[in-house]
Amino acid sequence: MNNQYPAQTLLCVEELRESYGDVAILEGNNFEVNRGEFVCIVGPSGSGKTTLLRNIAGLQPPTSGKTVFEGQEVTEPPAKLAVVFQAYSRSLLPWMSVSDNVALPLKGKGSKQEIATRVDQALVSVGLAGRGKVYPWQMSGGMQQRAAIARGLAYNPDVLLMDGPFAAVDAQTHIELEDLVLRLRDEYNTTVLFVTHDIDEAVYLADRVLVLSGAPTKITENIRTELPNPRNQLETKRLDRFGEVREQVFTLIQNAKSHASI
Ligand SMILES: Nc1ncnc2c1ncn2[C@@H]1O[C@H](COP(=O)(O)OP(=O)(O)OP(=O)(O)O)[C@@H](O)[C@H]1O
Repeated sequence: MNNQYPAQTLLCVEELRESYGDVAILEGNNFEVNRGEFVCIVGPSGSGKTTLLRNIAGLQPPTSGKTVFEGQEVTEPPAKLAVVFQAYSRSLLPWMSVSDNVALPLKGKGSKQEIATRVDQALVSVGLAGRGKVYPWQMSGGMQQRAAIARGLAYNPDVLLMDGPFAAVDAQTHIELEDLVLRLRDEYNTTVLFVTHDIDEAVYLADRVLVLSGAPTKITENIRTELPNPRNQLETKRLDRFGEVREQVFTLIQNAKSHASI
């Protein structure tokens, strides 16, 4: 463990840069995520959100800079870090039942009985009790995303990275999944780093919103939402503070877009 980081710092991104060939996508990104925080990174489509998350998760080495997770530099996906991707239909294995998909990361981490119990608990938590025997392709998109979240949570990660996970589902399911993630964050006591292009979603979910802008992309703003918990789709969104933060983030992104197009 590297002691230069405060105890509450779970994840620290330092001068992270990424390029594809000659094209710089991310430049000089620096931020921390503290234990127990829900941090949303919001930025326009194509701004490099997935790239940033892949760098942080150790799925893709950055051109320069680093991520330090629990005091260790990330060079491969850390055991206590889980990722939920937007494309649930590609992340769940279609030839395996939902239970077997959820059990995948638990392989070798307990007896058959212990693993079965944890899988069942995770399925109950996401509202899929009794659905373990079906196959992903027999489920709706929202249910598949619940299964992907169960798989991420089943081994009790210290941090859950989520890549625009609700962008591909209908509006009603989208709302249900937002509230599900907030509840699971408390139930599993997990830190969440969530990237999205949806400003309302970011403000509704987050303790802190980081705004990505520019090309190459950089985090330009760090806004504490200061909204009361628990959140409620109607009451929270009616608060003046919700409107203020929403407007602030919206304006920052619009300004960044207009500068980019000059
Ligand atoms: N493997 C790759 N090789 C070359 N360019 C890539 C690669 N992956 C992504 N890009 C480019 O990098 C930029 C950022 O992509 P990325 O998927 O990280 O953005 P994003 O903000 O997650 O987008 P979206 O919101 O649409 O999912 C895009 O211009 C994309 O075309």
